[in-house]
Amino acid sequence: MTVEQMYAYAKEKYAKWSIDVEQAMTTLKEIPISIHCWQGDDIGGFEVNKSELSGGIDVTGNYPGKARSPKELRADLEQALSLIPGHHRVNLHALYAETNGEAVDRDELKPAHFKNWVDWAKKMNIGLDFNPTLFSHPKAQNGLTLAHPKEEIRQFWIEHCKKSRKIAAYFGEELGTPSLMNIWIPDGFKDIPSDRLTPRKRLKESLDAIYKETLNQSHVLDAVESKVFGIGSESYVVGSHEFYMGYALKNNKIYLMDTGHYHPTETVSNKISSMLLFSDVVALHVSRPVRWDSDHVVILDDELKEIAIEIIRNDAIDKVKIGLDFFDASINRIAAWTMGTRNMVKALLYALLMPHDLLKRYQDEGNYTARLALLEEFKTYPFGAVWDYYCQQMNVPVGEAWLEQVELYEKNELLIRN
Ligand SMILES: C[C@H](O)[C@H](O)[C@@H](O)C(=O)CO
Ligand SMILES: [Mn+2]
Repeated sequence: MTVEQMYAYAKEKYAKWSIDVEQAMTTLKEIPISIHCWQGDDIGGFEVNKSELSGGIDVTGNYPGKARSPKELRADLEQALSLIPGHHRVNLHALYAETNGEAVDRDELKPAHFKNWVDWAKKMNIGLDFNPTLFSHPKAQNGLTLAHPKEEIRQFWIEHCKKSRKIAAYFGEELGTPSLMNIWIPDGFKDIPSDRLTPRKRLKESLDAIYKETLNQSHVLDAVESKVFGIGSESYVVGSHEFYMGYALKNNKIYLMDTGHYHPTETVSNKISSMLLFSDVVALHVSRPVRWDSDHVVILDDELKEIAIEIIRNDAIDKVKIGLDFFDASINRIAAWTMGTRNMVKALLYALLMPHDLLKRYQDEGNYTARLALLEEFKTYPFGAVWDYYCQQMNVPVGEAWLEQVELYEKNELLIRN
């Protein structure tokens, strides 16, 4: 059967439940995913005085072909974007600045250092998001930055974050779409702290200083990302869930939830609805923790589908900023981007093809039998046929055909890098 025939069959099956498949695809086209640039070079960046990766995160694997320059990284991103249906965004970190061979420290970064990225984004017609980089730097070596006991160190990082807001505002202004400026810091302790309060007070004061200047929200959106533990901060993380949720809600900032940053039986899908009752916008780093915050490539698992369902059934497409955060150097990096992002889009399509009103009604009526029965039956509805048709319509490879293109790019481009 052809893609069109399979699609026609699927359309009929969904129509039985009054699900408009065409409308689902139209909606899907408008949902941007913020694709993290750092999968392409193992969070290395291109600073002149480059430091080793630090901050309690780790990239394992040594697959050949990692991007060695901004030019290569952009070419790799273009290759991945050509295999992913829809219109997406790219998320940068401060360590991807381009300084023309000059050593520019993080507290001195300027919008001009990201001009090439902006020119490229204009060419690609995509938005850019941004992150200050508070790791992989001599001033972050003991795992403390914005909560550091030394005023001088805190000031350095405060300045870096202020500069980062300006860079994000430049992205927003130039590209006509607000840039999400997300602060994540590694601060914490390996062992049991003797004072939990003071570092948190310091972090709160640092954030107040960073956000003192009001910037245009149509250019920059401020977000803060919590964490439960990292390598070397197993016992205590200053920017914990309660800390940042409290800070964001009180100060009108966006709370960013990374799916790898909670206790193993906690799920972000179960947090979105609560956050949406108290906040206009929430942000996500969709990742895949395996036993720890391992940042595996996102797969189409139950939690991914549940996150997508929460976004769709709560009418929250414009309220949830979806970003990705994984880094795997044991497989082809372009394949990692392609799979992870296609899976996020797939999960959203899956969620768009469900009878949410009916399922909500069953719940209110106490008909839990029908609720469970339908939730289960829809798992084997022919959503794959709609996905294939969507890919075809969006001029990207159908099914596993994208893999051949990645293999070709690997042969012609990646394997000649060393
Ligand atoms: C590189 C990212 O900023 C980083 O992964 C952060 O978002 C995080 O999730 C740290 O665990
Ligand atoms: Mn993250």
